[in-house]
Amino acid sequence: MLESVAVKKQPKTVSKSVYKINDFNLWYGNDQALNEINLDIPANKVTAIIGPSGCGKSTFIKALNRMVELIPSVKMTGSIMNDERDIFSSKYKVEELRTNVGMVFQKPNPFPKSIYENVAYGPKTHGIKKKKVLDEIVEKSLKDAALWDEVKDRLQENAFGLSGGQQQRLCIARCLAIEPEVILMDEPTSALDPISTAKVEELVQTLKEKYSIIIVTHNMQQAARISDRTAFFLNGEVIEYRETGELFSNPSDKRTEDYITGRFG
Ligand SMILES: Nc1ncnc2c1ncn2[C@@H]1O[C@H](COP(=O)(O)OP(=O)(O)OP(=O)(O)O)[C@@H](O)[C@H]1O
Repeated sequence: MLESVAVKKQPKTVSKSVYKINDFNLWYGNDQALNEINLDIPANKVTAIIGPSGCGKSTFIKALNRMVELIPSVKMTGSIMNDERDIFSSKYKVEELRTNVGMVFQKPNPFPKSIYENVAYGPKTHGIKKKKVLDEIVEKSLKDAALWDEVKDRLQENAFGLSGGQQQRLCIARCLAIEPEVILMDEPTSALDPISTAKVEELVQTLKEKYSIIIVTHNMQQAARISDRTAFFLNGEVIEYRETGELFSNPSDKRTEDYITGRFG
C-alpha cells in the first residue's frame, strides 16, 4: 500500500559530535596528566567534566583549544577532532580553532576597557570596522549573555566597574561576539556568589540551543543541574562518561559512586 510507504519510519537522527577524542595522552615533562582519553562530545549539549582536584580536568579542556601547549614541557599523543578536523593538523590554524572554540575562565578576566570595547574587541580583530555592525554585535552578544538590560545605559564605562557576576557574563558576551561553535568553561562560577552563579547556570541552559558547551566544575550539584552528559575524571583517566541523570543516579563504577557520594575528593 502506498500509504504504508509514505509513513515509513525515518531513521533515528544521530546527534552530531563537536569533538571526537581518541587515545589521547598528555604529559607535563615526564608526568602523565591525561591517560588514554576517548570521548565523543555531542553538539548543542552541555557536557560536564567532574573529578577531584588534580585529576586533569583543566588540562583536558585546555587541550581542546590547544592552550595547554603554551606550557613548553607538554607532550601529547593521540587525536582530537573538532568537526571532523584534526586540531593538530597544520591545515587547521590555531587562530581558526580558537575562533570556533571560545573559552571562559574561572576568574572573570575583562580587558581594562569599556564594556562596549570588551565585546567589540574580537569582531574588530576579525576585521569588522563599521560602527553600525559593531553596535549590533555588541547588543546581540550582551542580550544573549543576559547582561544587556543591566549595562545598556553604561556601555562606555570601564568593565572593572561591574560586579564579579556581571564581569563573568561580560566575558561570556565577549566570547559569543566571535560566534564560536563551542564554548569551553573552566569552573566559570567558582568565584561567583550564589545569585550570580544561578544567572550563569540559567544562561548556560539557554546557550546550548546555539552552542555546544563543555564545562569543568567542582560542584556536582551544578553538573547535575545543568549538564546533559557528564565525564568523571580520576588520575587523568575517564572513569565513566554517560547521560548526567544516569551517572548520578546509577553510576556503573564504584569509584564514580564513591566520588559522587562524597567518600573522597
Ligand atoms: N603547568 C603545569 N606543569 C606541570 N604540571 C602541571 C601543570 N598544570 C597541571 N599540572 C599537573 O597536571 C595534573 C592535572 O592538573 P589539572 O590542573 O589539569 O587538574 P584539575 O583536575 O583541573 O585540578 P583542579 O580541580 O585543582 O583545578 C596535576 O597533577 C597537576 O599538578
